Amino acid sequence: MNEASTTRARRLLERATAGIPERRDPVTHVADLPGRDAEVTDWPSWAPTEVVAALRSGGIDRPWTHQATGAAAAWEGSDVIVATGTASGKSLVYQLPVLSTLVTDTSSTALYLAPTKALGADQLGAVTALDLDGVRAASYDGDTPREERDWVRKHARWVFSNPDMLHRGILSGHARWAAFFRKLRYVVVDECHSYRGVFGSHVALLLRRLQRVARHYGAEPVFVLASATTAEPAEFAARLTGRPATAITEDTSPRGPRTVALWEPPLLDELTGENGAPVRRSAGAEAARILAELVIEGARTLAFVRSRHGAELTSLGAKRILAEVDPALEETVAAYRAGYLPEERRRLEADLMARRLLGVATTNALELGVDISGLDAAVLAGYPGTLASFWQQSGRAGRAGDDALVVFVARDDPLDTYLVHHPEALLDQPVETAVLDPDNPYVLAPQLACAAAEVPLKAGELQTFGGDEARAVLDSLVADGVLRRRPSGWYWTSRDRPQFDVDIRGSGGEQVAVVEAETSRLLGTVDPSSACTTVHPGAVYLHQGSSYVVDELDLDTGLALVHAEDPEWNTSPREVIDIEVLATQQKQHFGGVTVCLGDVAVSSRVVGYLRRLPSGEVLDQVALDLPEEELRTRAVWYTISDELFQSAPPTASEAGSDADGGDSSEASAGGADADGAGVGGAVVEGTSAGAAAGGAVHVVGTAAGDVGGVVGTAADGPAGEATSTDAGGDGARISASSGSGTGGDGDAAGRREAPGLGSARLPGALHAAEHAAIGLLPLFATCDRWDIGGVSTALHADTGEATVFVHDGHPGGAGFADRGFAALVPWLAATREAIVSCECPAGCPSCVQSPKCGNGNEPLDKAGAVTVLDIVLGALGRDGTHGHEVVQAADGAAAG
Ligand SMILES: Nc1ncnc2c1ncn2[C@@H]1O[C@H](COP(=O)(O)OP(=O)(O)OP(=O)(O)O)[C@@H](O)[C@H]1O
Repeated sequence: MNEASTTRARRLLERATAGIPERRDPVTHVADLPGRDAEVTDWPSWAPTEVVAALRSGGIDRPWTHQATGAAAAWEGSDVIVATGTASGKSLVYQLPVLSTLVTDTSSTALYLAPTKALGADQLGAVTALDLDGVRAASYDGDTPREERDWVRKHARWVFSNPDMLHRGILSGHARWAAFFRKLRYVVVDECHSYRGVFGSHVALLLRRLQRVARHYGAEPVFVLASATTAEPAEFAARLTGRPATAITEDTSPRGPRTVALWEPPLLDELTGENGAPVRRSAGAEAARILAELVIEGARTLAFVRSRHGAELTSLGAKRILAEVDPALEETVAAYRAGYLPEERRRLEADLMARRLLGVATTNALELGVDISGLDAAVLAGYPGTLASFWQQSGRAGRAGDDALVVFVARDDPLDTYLVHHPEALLDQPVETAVLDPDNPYVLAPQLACAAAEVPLKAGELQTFGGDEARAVLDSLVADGVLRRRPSGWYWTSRDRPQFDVDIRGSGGEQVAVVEAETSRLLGTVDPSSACTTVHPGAVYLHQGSSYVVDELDLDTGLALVHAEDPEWNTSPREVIDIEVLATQQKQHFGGVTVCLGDVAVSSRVVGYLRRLPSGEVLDQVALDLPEEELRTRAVWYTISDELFQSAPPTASEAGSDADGGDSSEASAGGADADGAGVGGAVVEGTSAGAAAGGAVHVVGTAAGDVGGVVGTAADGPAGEATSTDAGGDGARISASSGSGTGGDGDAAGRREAPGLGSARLPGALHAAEHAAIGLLPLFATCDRWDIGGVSTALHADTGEATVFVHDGHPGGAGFADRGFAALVPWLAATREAIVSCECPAGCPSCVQSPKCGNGNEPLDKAGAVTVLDIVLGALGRDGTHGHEVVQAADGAAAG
């Protein structure tokens, strides 16, 4: 390690913490990561001289060893995935074989795919700048003018596009691309780690469709995939393309040493949040301050902020601080985000590289692909969601021979809290592999329809599409009249192209348009699955700072009509929710704890909304009559038996007081108050897809745009009639009573008497454990907390026990619940740790409060959550008491 330069990064850190009293020191950990020298090699003999000359004049004197190895494998015809760090020269790994081929075989073609248009444009720019004769690189995306598209189809040899355009614009009309496909030699899939979840599943099947169409024209292109560092890259590539690939993981590019500091903003004395919870300084405000301090030191710094608005605010915050120190410095800070014009972004990039700018606050727009590196510092305001992104963003700082500082600032969120207190989870873990599930029937069905419409499907091809699963899906497509089965294969029956109706980004069908009735102006669109919660009649809808009220929602035509109005209240919908276990595929017994993985149906119906003043006071409740919506998806759940609650070891309550900081009476009182006497709780969390869920029958309140969970009475059977109950200070709450089955939950809940966790506290304890578990799952499955939802209930009709569900937010699931099941012990252990690491007395956003809980985060029992998790982890950890069943239950069979 370079002592002198490490001192420089440490000096920058000292500057950032200057003036903060020691007792409020926000730095929880500092690590020094060593640097590395480059390993270079000669240009391969197969590379044509003009290609080498062009690359040399572009600044690459000789390839780094891993670049040469990857390029050679692709040149020799192997699929390759290069999964190395930020700015490790991944582009050369595909540029070298592709350009060499295009130059030597003048009829050959290549396709480049990027997850975003901006990245595609950047990479096209880099290739065009090489100015090689005859390469004819051109983009074909949504921005390509109609009149140019014809030229691209006929003449371009290297087409730069994206999965959306490949799906709708290229494969759907492949006959017009026949000449291009016939000679297709390479397909480049850049930043392929971003293909995860439902989008990733679609892209995986799309790439199989691409291979079929190429094969139809006699071509077998080689795939070159570029990824941020990821665990198991070869396996991931195989899942994404369906073919084996050589993985290049050894990074031989040079890298300077880095100092990484983990930073937890202090709790504010003067402010309290929801339910009086303590509030921390926001990560964005903290990042603005750190950015300003580093700019004063002359350090070129990028601050990554999660939202576009946040990037603007952080830049403004830093400017404001700098204006007081030295007005000249104010001009050296700017914001950067997608949505700026390309020229504007190019100018900002150039200004940063030329030191005209010193500090830039950015969204992840500067994470992918953009050629910015060698900065002095990177500030990450909030965990970017995956370790791959964490390293990608922090990799923008540091260059060979010089050291750099990386500061990770935790947001008010359980995952961030966990990470700043567990540096090993951030700094010593292999990067996670992206989760995707190409066998998801909800993805397979539309993809197979598209494939059959492109070229009739033959039985021999089914293996690439998942074998038996594909056959079952095809059978149902035939039964529905979508496809026709003939001896030679499966045929698309209609004249229309299915591609236009298949949304590969997984937003769930046609968007609902939000239109201002008077002017017919389109204000925006809303996911169909969240339309009932966000644009129901009477909802206050915010659009770019202006307020509108919804007059009418027509789900059939996909239209919400609004008028401009800025009432003094906001609205929060109330939903009746039901979650039903459809099939249990995996079930493990650990004493009184049972852990399951399976299929669930989450049904929800918005039954009304509350009008609330900013103070929280509820004006009234308005009833609504909207249709029920159902989400069939995957869930992982655990149940705890009554006996276990009764016989739980004393460690549970000890741990409770540990978390509670000796203030357990407050937490306990909060739980009891919130729950009301004798009411067993079922609490639900929503997902971005609008799929909130509840155990049996519940009520969910959501703020506009958010979906969340509320307490209700768990009951069996279908949703009964909604009735209003007084929730004591929390405004109206609706509960629905059972139509049939095990009867009301109050009695059942009343039976539960855990040590230190009476029946009144149980719902709040389960609810808090569920919130924190949702917050921590992204550490184990590459998802966002908005991709998943949850339900907790003191008694679930299907399991007959206290149950916590965490479910995927997309139809058919995206693999997240499966990941949670596979990593249950570390996941729940991390969840417990996140709760106890937070010093707040009774729950705050850093531990058990959820940003999307529509019930105002009540009831929540922080200490109780630790008790619940101790009971579960204790049972899971005890040897010899567990049994494992793989249950292939038929649909409709309930678990438990
Ligand atoms: N062998 C080399 N020698 C010197 N510079 C190189 C070499 N290979 C690539 N570079 C330079 O390194 C920078 C990063 O390269 P590139 O953008 O290909 O990296 P990357 O791994 O794709 O980055 P990202 O992580 O942003 O996707 C570019 O400026 C490029 O010109």
